[in-house]
Amino acid sequence: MKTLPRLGVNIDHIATIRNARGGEHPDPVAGAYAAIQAGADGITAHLREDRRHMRDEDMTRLQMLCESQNIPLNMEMAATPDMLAIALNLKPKAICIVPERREERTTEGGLDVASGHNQIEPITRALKENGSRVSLFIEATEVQIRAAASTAAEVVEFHTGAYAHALDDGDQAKADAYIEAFKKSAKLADELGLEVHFGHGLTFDNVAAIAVIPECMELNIGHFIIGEAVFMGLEAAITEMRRVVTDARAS
Ligand SMILES: CC(=O)[C@@H](O)[C@H](O)COP(=O)(O)O
Ligand SMILES: NCC(=O)COP(=O)(O)O
Repeated sequence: MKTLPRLGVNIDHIATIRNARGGEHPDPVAGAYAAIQAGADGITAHLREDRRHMRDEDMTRLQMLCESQNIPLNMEMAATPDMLAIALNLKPKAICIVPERREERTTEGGLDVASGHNQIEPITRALKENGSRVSLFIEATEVQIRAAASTAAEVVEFHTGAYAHALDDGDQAKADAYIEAFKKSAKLADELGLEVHFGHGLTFDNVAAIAVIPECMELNIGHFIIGEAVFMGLEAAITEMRRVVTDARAS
């Protein structure tokens, strides 16, 4: 049996629903607990600078929950001094540094580690020295992978959003080209000693082609699972995602 990629469940959009009305319901930390019970290998949460979904106190409660359940919390954050201070205090097992623009609807591209090396490298080092495993959310290009390898990050997560969009648009040739780039990039990252993760925009229909990439060690999936939970429940959505990934890897 080939090793299965870990499934990190991103619970941000439980908080999006809560925040639509203010108040406390639905509680993303209760969602994280349900996801863990349903078999999530990790919980991912993005503390955005504008706090549009997760709040600071959610992150504190999530860290307590994940520690008590012996499950890694993967905190997504921008490379800013404020976020660095929060992350150093929180000490999550994993941290993924992502690009952020306030006006964007979601994380639209990868982090430009090549241009931002002088800003990003010391942040990766400080977080690593503080005990967190650092990942960089990048596009699958050689220049970004080599730049990531020259930081203290131990992991890269390839942004799969454009691949997902290509399939949504019915452009199979473009989607296939992304898959080829992911395969080549995963191999290079692995050769350079970086663990390889994938995430953004993944669904039951598009995840298999990613899950079969041998270097893929973790998938981080949120928006689709939380959306699908409205119809089938969170446990069933996670179970089905795991089934699709397991079947793809076994094929
Ligand atoms: C970085 C990333 O891909 C995730 O954080 C995810 O997309 C959920 O957050 P947003 O939808 O706010 O980008
Ligand atoms: N890093 C990607 C992630 O955590 C989940 O992205 P999405 O499935 O919410 O698009």
